[in-house]
Amino acid sequence: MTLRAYDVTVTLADRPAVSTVNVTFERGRVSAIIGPNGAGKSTLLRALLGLTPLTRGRITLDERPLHEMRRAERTRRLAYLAQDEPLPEHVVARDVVALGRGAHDWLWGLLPNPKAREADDAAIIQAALEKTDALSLAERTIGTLSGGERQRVALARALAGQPEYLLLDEPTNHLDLAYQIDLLRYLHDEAEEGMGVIAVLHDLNLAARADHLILLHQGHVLSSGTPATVLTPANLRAAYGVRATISRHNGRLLVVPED
Ligand SMILES: Nc1ncnc2c1ncn2[C@@H]1O[C@H](COP(=O)(O)OP(=O)(O)OP(=O)(O)O)[C@@H](O)[C@H]1O
Repeated sequence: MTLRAYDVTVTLADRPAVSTVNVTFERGRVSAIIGPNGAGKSTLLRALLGLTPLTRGRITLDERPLHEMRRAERTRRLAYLAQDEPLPEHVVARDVVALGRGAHDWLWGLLPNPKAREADDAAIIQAALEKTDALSLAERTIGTLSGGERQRVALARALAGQPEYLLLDEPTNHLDLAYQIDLLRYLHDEAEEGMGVIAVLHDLNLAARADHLILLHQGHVLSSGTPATVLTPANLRAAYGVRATISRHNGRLLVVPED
């Protein structure tokens, strides 16, 4: 049960955005991809989804090359929450979340799936809205929601698809402090139920709550492993050019940049 990048290089505009990356993402674990601006985080995430052609290497899902899978299978198994995910403005939140069931309700994106049941869908949609604390928003149109509220609806839509992996690009954008913490807690709950979670995160103190970190620098993996292995002063200096002290507070790692 793994999503794996073998020796992956992605070249954009003649420059390697991601270079010879080897990394394994297990299900049942929250992984965070961190690194400075332009390090290749979003590019790696999109490559893992099969959205960006590889210059070299391959991506496999349970040892099957991603490029051999139909698009419908990929999108059912791997959900993507992009930065500022576009949502239809005039549609109510519940119907937007229902769109997340699309891959289950249609076969190859073309034919109605005879196994799909409306009652099951309704319960799954309801659960996704509850988990993301978006139930009170369910009957409101997207155009009336704040940035953080939209983000929660977008997350509920991704969850409604019951993917094996959830890949999120800076999901805490727009979220207030309480929801950022809630999001991480919630992603851990999903991982405990067997989902693989991969999130691009900028906030290192939030990333410290992940199970597994991948620190990218100039397209390369500078360090990977547990937060305690990756979040070291030497690694942060090398990646961000910043001196930082790492301490523990209530058992959690705390990264404080020095002036
Ligand atoms: N469409 C594109 N065409 C050309 N170069 C690109 C393109 N998209 C990204 N790049 C370049 O690839 C590199 C990696 O970009 P990427 O968006 O993956 O970085 P990132 O780590 O996600 O950055 P950020 O933290 O700023 O979002 C950067 O140098 C960027 O300028």
